Amino acid sequence: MPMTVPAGYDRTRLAACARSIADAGRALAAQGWTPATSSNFSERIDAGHVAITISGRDKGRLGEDDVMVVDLDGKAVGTDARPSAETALHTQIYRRFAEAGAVLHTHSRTQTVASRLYAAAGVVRLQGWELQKAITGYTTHESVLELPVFPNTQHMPELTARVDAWLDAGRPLYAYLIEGHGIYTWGRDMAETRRHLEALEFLLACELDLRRLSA
Ligand SMILES: CSCCC(=O)C(=O)COP(=O)(O)O
Ligand SMILES: [Zn+2]
Repeated sequence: MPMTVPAGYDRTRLAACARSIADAGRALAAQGWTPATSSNFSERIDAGHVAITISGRDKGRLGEDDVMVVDLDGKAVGTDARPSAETALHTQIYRRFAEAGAVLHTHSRTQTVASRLYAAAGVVRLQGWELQKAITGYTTHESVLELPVFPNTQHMPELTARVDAWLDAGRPLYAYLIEGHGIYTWGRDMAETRRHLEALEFLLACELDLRRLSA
């Protein structure tokens, strides 16, 4: 079924967003990163609106009718459907990063285990890995890529306040983990965001292997 197109919106543009979200969902689910309806995805439509997954849908089998429009306050536009329970985290990223064009959130085992292991430290410090260069802005393996780990909560304003505090302290942010939960990352478009997610998954797996092997 096609998605609800709010009045004044370009159906072709919305359909393209829904397709790239569904394609990402299929690929990420095939990797086992979106178990049991977890995860959520979005893509910017224009300066004030994003296409985002409807809450509770199977993210590996998304169609056009599993995606809806919200404004940057997370308010549904032109539909009664309920956007992702974590919409506030997406809209915060679009508000804080003008260049962000897509956001992906997944729950892989690697991301989830790493988020528990590094929760006490509050950060994963990635350094010395060539694949750090897959993150836009990183040109060498030598610089430190900090991935904060925020405590999990069902109360989105608490989480967004922690993200705001990190950014307001002037610390670079490319992605973050939520303890016992998963990862959020973004990029200028869906292709870049998928590359960031894949690189971060690989880097976290390397860190876990290193800890396991040097224990
Ligand atoms: C079943 S996973 C719990 C909720 C969650 O963390 C998630 O990523 C999916 O929530 P949504 O409302 O976007 O389906
Ligand atoms: Zn989640």
